[in-house]
Amino acid sequence: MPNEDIEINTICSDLESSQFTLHACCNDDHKIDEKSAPRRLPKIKIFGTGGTIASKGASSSDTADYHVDLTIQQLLQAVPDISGICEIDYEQLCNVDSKEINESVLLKIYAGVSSALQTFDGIVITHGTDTLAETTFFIESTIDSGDVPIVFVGSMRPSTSISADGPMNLYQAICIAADKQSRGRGVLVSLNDQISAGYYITKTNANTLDSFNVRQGYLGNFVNNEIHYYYPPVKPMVCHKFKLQLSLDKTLISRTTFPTVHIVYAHQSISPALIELVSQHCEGMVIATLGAGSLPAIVNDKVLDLRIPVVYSKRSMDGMIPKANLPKPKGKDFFNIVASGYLNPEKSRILLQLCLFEKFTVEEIREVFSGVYGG
Ligand SMILES: NC(=O)C[C@H](N)C(=O)O
Repeated sequence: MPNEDIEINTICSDLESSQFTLHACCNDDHKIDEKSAPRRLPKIKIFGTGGTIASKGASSSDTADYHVDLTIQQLLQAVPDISGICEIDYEQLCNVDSKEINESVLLKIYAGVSSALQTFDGIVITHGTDTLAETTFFIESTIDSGDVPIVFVGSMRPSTSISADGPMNLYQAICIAADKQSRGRGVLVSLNDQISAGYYITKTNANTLDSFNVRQGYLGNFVNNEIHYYYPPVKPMVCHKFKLQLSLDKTLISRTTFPTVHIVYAHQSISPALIELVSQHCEGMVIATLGAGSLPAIVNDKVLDLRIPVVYSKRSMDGMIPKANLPKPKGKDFFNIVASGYLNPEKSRILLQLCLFEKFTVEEIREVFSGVYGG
C-alpha cells in the first residue's frame, strides 16, 4: 500500500506526473546537522522496468499469478522518507515482467544508464528477478560506469502480498546507490539485505526471498540502515568491456540488433540432429553440457563439423568449464568450440552475442572467454 502520509519531493523533470519529493533521515550518518552548511545530497536516478516488485496479486496471501501494475512513481510512494539521503529523479523505461525483457529493452536500459551517468551520483533500476542477472551482466559488460554505482533491485513477493519485500529492497537499493562506500563497485544487486556483484549473481531459487546466490561471494550487507561492505571497492577483474559506441538517440538505438545465439540444454540421449537443427537458426550456439564440458562423442563430432562458434557451458549451477575438457579439433582447419569458464549458459549467450556483434574471430572470442577462465 502506498504510504499517503509521506511528503515526497522530486527533481523529476516530468512535473505533471510527479507528486514527489522524498524527505527523511534514515541513519545518523545521513542526519542533517542544522548548524553546519547544507551539504549537497547525492542525485540518484531511478529507472522502473517492471517485475514482481511492480506487480499486484488478487489477494494479500497470493504470491503467484500476479500482474505488473505499478509505476515507478507508485513504487516510490511505498518507500519511507529519503529526502535526507538523496535527491531523486525517476523514469519509467518500460513496465513488464522480466520474461519480456529483450534486446530492445536492454538497449533502452543501456541508453538510460549511459545518459544518467553524466549527471547522477548513483543509479537504481527496478527489474524482475527472473532475468535480472542477464541484464546486470550485459550492463557491466558494456558500460564503464567509473565510480557511479548502478544498483539493480527486484522483489520476490508482489506489492499486494503480506510482508511484501519490494519496498524494503527498493529503499535499501536507493541508500546503497547514494552511499559513498558504493562508489567504484560497478553494477550491484541489492536484494534480501545482501549486496552482490551483478556480473556474477545468479537466481538460484524460483520462489523464496533468498532467491539469489553468488558463489564469488556477497560484497556486503544492509542491516538496520547501515551498509556493511566486506571488501574495498572492487569490480570483476575478468570482465571484458565492450565499447559498443551506440548512439543514445532513441530511434537509432531501437534499430540495433544483436546476432542470434541459441542455447541447447544437454541430457542423456541428446541427439546430434538437435544440434544440427538449432545451428541452422543462429550465428552462435551455447550448450549447457552435462558436467564440466562433457557431451556424447557423436554430439561433439556434430559440433566440430559446424562453421559457427559454440560455447560449452554447464547444466550445473556451480563450477566451471576448463579449456582442457573441450573435445579435440582432430586436425580440422577451424576449431569452433570455446569453454565458458565460470559463466552459466545465459551469461555465455550474452557474451557470445557481444563478441559476434563486434565481429570477433573465434580466436578473439576465445581470448574474451579466457578472461572468465574458459577460452
Ligand atoms: N520475482 C520476479 O520478479 C519474477 C517475475 N516473473 C519477473 O521476473 O518479472
